[in-house]
Amino acid sequence: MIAKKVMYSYPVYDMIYFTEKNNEFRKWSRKYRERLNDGEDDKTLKAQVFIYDTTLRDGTQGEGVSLSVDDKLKIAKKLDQLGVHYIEGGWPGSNPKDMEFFLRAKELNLKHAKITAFGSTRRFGVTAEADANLNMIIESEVEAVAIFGKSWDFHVTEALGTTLEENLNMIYESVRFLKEKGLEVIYDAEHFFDGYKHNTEYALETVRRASEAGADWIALCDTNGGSLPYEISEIVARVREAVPTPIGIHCHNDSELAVANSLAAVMAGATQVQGTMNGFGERCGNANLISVIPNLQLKMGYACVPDEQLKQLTNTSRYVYEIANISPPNVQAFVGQSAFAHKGGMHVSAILKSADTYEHIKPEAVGNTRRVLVSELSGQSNLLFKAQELNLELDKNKPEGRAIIQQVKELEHQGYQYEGAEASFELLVRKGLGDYEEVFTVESFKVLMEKVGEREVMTEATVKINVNGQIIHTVAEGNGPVNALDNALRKAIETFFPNIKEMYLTDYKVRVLSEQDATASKVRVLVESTRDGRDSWSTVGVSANVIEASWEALLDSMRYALLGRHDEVEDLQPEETERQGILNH
Ligand SMILES: CC(=O)SCCNC(=O)CCNC(=O)[C@H](O)C(C)(C)COP(=O)(O)OP(=O)(O)OC[C@H]1O[C@@H](n2cnc3c(N)ncnc32)[C@H](O)[C@@H]1OP(=O)(O)O
Ligand SMILES: CC(=O)C(=O)O
Repeated sequence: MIAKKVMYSYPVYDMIYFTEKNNEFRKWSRKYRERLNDGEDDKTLKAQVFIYDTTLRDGTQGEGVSLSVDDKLKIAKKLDQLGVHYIEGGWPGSNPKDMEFFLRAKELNLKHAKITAFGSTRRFGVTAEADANLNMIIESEVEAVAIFGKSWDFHVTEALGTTLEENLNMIYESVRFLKEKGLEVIYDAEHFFDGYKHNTEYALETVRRASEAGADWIALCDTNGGSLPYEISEIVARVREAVPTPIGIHCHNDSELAVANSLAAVMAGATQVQGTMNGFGERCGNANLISVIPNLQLKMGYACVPDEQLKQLTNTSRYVYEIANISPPNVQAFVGQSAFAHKGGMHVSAILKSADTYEHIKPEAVGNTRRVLVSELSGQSNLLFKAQELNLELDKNKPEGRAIIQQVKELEHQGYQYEGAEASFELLVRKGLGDYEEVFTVESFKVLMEKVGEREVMTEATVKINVNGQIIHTVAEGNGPVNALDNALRKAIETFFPNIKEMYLTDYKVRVLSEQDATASKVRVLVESTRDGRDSWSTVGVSANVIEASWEALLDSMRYALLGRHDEVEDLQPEETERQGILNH
């Protein structure tokens, strides 16, 4: 059992350093680095940690993650642009899709990363030369390979069903075979930390054999994800003493510690970190490189990817979610929408003075942006920040600002929520500051629904609006009441603003606000609209009547789309109203 003590200061061994001066790696000792850093020579020198991405292999072992060959190729290209050093593309011996990936990946012309194939040591009882999996790795024509072997005696006897000696031979002969074929070999020591805790000498012997066979890296795997940072630090340091080969770390997140464990391993001398984009991976996932990289680079002073490319981190994370068809969690560290979103009035007041008061790094360093949310927890500072964003003039000492914040608090008390409805908030601020002119006002609306026998329900909406003194009265059908209202409102507005046709709804959410009132409950409707599929805006409506709440959100959406276009309204010609079938009273 490992002693429970925290060890913070490990020596940094001879390792590779990166210097921006010549944009190159150099192998230097710690002593030399210190001399350089103290002295006049090269201030850009940083210890290099090599980033090994296994999104396309271990990432796809995560539940719900499935990537086509084209998806994998796109992600590989993106990872190369981010600046990772290795991209593990899959397991050629597993399925034809992975083999196709390797053959097509050669056409990607990657600038920076090496594509690596994955596999296991040879099966027991066959030679490495005759092993089908090892031969398929050769057929995949990669220049680097990761093979995993067993470090835990229990796994050797239980899972493999062979002897401890035969497992050592399997490791040695498999690594040797691949080295003789001219490949860079990363030996993944599966279950290394568990193996070390149960039979230290055997676990160390497995990695010694890999090292003797010529492995270029030994990646220690916390396969079951159960280790703690102090255990990782101590064991990595012991392995560094046992073998001369550079060490990598491969952590799983079953204890929510994969990132912390990877950092602990680097502190103890590991110079390669394996992980995945967004932490995808088997069970609870792998070490999330999206968090590992900025922690190492921005806080611990290591070089992982060039600083300029670190700004691609947010974009890369979202790209991978998009390709995998998974919604990004807002709260994801560093890259999530909420990672630099400030809500509490006290926080916003402080960040306006200095962003460092409530931010651990500069959002731009990882390509993210600062946001300020408006809600009942806001103070004047939130409003001031939003006004600046909207290019609106607001004096903190004038009463309008206080009145707007008061109104937000009262409306939120009634059930509105402005945090997710920024367009409704903007309209409210503009109205409060006298910077808003109505393009249209609503005279009335009506919805009729009729179900006759087995026929489909018929829904029809009638809308009467006033545009610059002209009453427009339209009727439209829809597949439901909200759709019919939307169609009737557009029909009326289109008369004056034909390009409003390009606007469409992308999301519609209803939330019951007081469940105990059952069907008499108030509801909040959030509507998201867009014009070009890229820029979108959200609006809110609240009422005990779901149709009225939806109507309110629809109106705000339309008003937002028409902001600043009041002056374009022209008087309608009678033939125009007739042509469009509009009743003009
Ligand atoms: C820790 C990790 O994440 S390792 C990666 C795990 N990923 C995957 O398994 C995904 C890809 N896997 C596959 O496509 C398949 O499992 C294959 C093609 C590799 C193998 O399929 P099969 O030949 O049908 O074997 P199956 O999957 O049932 O069992 C695995 C076999 O590999 C053996 N094995 C496991 N680890 C090793 C190892 N390090 N070295 C050699 N053999 C190993 C097992 O003993 C078992 O052999 P057995 O059937 O004689 O008991
Ligand atoms: C090799 C690997 O994926 C693991 O041990 O978790």
